[in-house]
Formats: sequence, C-alpha cells, structure tokens
Amino acid sequence: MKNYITLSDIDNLENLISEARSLKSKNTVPDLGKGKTLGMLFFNSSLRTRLSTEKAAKLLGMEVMTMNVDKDGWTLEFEDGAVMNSDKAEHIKEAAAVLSQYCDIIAVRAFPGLKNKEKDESEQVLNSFKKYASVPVINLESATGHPLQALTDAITIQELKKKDKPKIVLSWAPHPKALPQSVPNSFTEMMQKLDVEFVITNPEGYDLNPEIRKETRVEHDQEKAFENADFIYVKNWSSYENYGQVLNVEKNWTVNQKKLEPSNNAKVMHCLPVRRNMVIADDVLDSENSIVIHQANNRTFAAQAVLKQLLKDED
Ligand SMILES: NCCC[C@H](NC(=O)CCC(=O)O)C(=O)O
Ligand SMILES: NC(=O)OP(=O)(O)O
Repeated sequence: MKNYITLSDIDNLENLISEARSLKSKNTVPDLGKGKTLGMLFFNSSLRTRLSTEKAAKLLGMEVMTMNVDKDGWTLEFEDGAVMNSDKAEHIKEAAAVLSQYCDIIAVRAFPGLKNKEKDESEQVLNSFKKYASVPVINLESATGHPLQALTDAITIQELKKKDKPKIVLSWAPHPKALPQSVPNSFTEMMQKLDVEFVITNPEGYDLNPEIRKETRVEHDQEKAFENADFIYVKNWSSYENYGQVLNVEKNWTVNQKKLEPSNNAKVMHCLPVRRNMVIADDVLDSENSIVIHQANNRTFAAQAVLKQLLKDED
C-alpha cells in the first residue's frame, strides 16, 4: 500500500480487516513505528479521527505531530502557476516538500466546500499532497470519502454480525446543516466489497453519486427498507443532484425505536458526531440497539492496521 486515500488503495481487504481485529485483541510491541513520525493536518474539526489515529500511531511506537492548519498554518495555495498576490501565503509545493522532511507519513482532513461539485470531486487538497509529498498520505476524511471510517465500519459489522450475509441499510436522516457525502460514499463502496445485502434509503433528491451507487438498490420508502435489517447505518448528507443543498423534507426521517420495529432488532450505527433527536432519537442511542460507541472504538484499530501496512510497505 503506497497511500490510503481511497478504498482502492487497499491491496487485500480481508487481510487488513483481520490485521485490525488481531491488533485489537493483543498488546502490540511498538517496534515498527520507532523513530518514525506521523504528521496530521486538519483543515476541519475532529474528535475521533484525530485522537484514534494518534493513539494508533503511538501503539506502533510512532511520534505524532498535529496541526490545525485552518487556524494555525499559513493559508495554502493549491493552484498551479498562481500569482500569489492575495490571501494565500504558501504554496502546497513547498509545504508538502517541507512536511515530507519532518514526517514519514502525512495524514490530512479536508472537507468539501459543497459549492462546486467538479472542484470537490477533483479532491484538490488530498491529491496535491499525494503529488507533492514524498511520503505516504492518509485520508482523514476528504471531499468525497472517509476510508478510515469505512474500514472501521467493515470491522464492526464483521465482529457483530450474527449471520453470514446480514442485511445492511444505509439510511439518510435529517440535519440542520449541509454535510458532505464522504461518509455515505465510502460506506457504500465498502459494502459493495463485502458479502452483505446492502440497501440505501433516502428521500427523493438525496440519491448519492450514481458512479458510487452503481447497482446498489435505493429504496425511497424508509419503512420498507428497514424490513428485516440487521444493521442500520444512519447518516445525513446534503443533496448530490442539487449539489450541496439541504432540500425540504416533509417526512420525518429521524431514526427512533418505532422505526426499528420492522427490522431484525437492528444494530444502529453512526460515524459520530451525531445530533440527538434530529438524526437518531434518544430512545435508540440510549438503547441496546446502538453500537455507535463500540464502532468508534474500532477507529483505533482500523488506523493502526493502515499505519502498520504503510510502514511495512515503506521498509
Ligand atoms: N467525520 C464524521 C462526520 C463529519 C461531518 N459531520 C459534521 O460536520 C457534523 C457537524 C454538525 O453536526 O454540526 C460529516 O458529515 O462528514
Ligand atoms: N467519525 C469521525 O470521523 O469523527 P470525527 O469527525 O470526530 O473525527
């Protein structure tokens, strides 16, 4: 593995999931990461990604440096050939080259602007780091994907499933703000790689990018989608068709206990942070059905497996 920017960077998914589960079950000896440094750059807020990836790196013996580049760094220019006569003080060419001397792996979080679909889909920030850094780059949630979250979700489903081919439903839920499609995109791509029955449910107008959905069934009736579901993954996202918009949704899509009735006593997942009683109701989050805390714990082992693989492949 050279980078971990999209799920297609994974050479062998089954091995990576097994590695994460085995790392979870034992105390690792921090040898592989000794003398190596992970640099984490955040253009957006984070709780889990920041701390679980730091913890994972430390469990492997790495040093970690973290910077909130949106607040503390020079504003970066990403355009080639730009005349830098405005607010951008430093070009990604210098920044990435300098950081590559300080770090053995660079990890970056950069959300979409949700204004310009083509710009977001070009993944300018992550791809510029990939282009100009001379060390591996990890995606900590970008404009269109969150592959560390998707790996976590695959690990969690594999751990807790009670049948060989569980039914997994990805359900849209309401939110007051326009949110990225990154988490549902990567979750969809991951489910397509696993032996599961996968259904997406969302209101009309919220269908995900058809290039990501591919042949996945989309059911616009949430109640119908939830029938016999073993896992329900709840997440808000803004419209892809009306790019970045929050559309009016008349129907209430908040996931509560009543909605779980047609399911197979479904386990409810969410990447967090979750807005209570907006996205998921208290009666679900505070019940046995919720596995969101268990899921968040697996972030550490997903990150550890990815870091370990990158370190091994660099040797
Ligand atoms: N990394 C997990 C989710 C991050 C982001 N959520 C958020 O921005 C929620 C913010 C809020 O609720 O105000 C998203 O949906 O992609
Ligand atoms: N799930 C997730 O990525 O959480 P943070 O945004 O807190 O990192």
